[in-house]
Amino acid sequence: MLELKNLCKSYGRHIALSNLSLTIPDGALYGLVGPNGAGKTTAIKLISGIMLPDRGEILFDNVNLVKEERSAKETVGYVPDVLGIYDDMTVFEYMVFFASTYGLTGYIARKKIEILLEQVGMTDKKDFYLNELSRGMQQKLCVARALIHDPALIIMDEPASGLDPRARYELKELLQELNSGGKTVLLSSHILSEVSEICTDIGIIEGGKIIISGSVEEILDKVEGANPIKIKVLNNENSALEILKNNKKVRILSVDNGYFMVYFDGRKLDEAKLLEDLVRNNVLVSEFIREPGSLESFFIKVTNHSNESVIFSNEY
Ligand SMILES: Nc1ncnc2c1ncn2[C@@H]1O[C@H](COP(=O)(O)OP(=O)(O)OP(=O)(O)O)[C@@H](O)[C@H]1O
Repeated sequence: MLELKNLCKSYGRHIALSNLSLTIPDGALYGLVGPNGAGKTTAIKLISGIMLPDRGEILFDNVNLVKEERSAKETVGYVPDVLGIYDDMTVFEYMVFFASTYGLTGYIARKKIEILLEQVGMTDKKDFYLNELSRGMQQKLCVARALIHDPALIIMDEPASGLDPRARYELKELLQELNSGGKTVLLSSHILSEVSEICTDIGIIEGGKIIISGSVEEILDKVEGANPIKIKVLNNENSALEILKNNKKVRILSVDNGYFMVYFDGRKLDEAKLLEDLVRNNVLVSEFIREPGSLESFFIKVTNHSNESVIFSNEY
């Protein structure tokens, strides 16, 4: 289990992380999602040991990675977003070089490298020079490089950025395969839909703090719940309004171009009951649509609208 406890990091007077706490269960494929400047890269650099926190702890299976540098190096496999300046090396030579930094040499290193290149689907590229690789191939090689010492935790910053749909699909397959092989994976992204496709768990970060963390289902449920239900009725508008007003799950209600816009705190079953209530009272409902969730709408909910009570349109 990876535990971040009250992590703080400032750049000069700018606070990038402020008491960030987070628990990532063993075997999770965890996506850290947030807008530009939220603190994702900073958190990832701290966990991978590239930078030290000003305060706070990073524990992996109760070992303090901030204090125990050697354990940190063994535990974490950091996948950089670029290969570095090694253009005159072949893929195989590049892997041999990184194997040697972990004390792996000779036959054992060569065997390990062959297995890893096979795992990331790059056996046929082993004699390619690095500058001959596509972005997707470079990304896979970075993953292979990070796996050289068989770490329990793999960390990647924005791994899908700049990849075409096919390369993204291959990356997803690779990460899910690593994850089902027992590795805990942490990746960052600013695109919620991208992360929700790949990950088992999500944490949303903003302003250097975790706003919410949980399984993909839990988070998407909450994100979706932040969007209004659009309801169009063909008759009995006044009855519809009374029913909506009296429903305890309705948080905000307004009318927009003939649609009732209903901000609703209930879950799917509550939505179904609301629809049933309208129909039972002879209201003809022609549309009843919950917009798909977006990270933006969720931010609005948690930052601006949490105390808002029901607002009724002037038209009624
Ligand atoms: N070296 C630095 N010096 C000063 N401020 C920095 C530095 N690196 C990051 N910051 C600031 O710290 C905050 C967090 O940055 P960070 O790069 O961790 O965010 P991020 O979520 O990864 O953003 P992005 O998605 O844009 O990469 C931002 O406000 C950023 O401007």
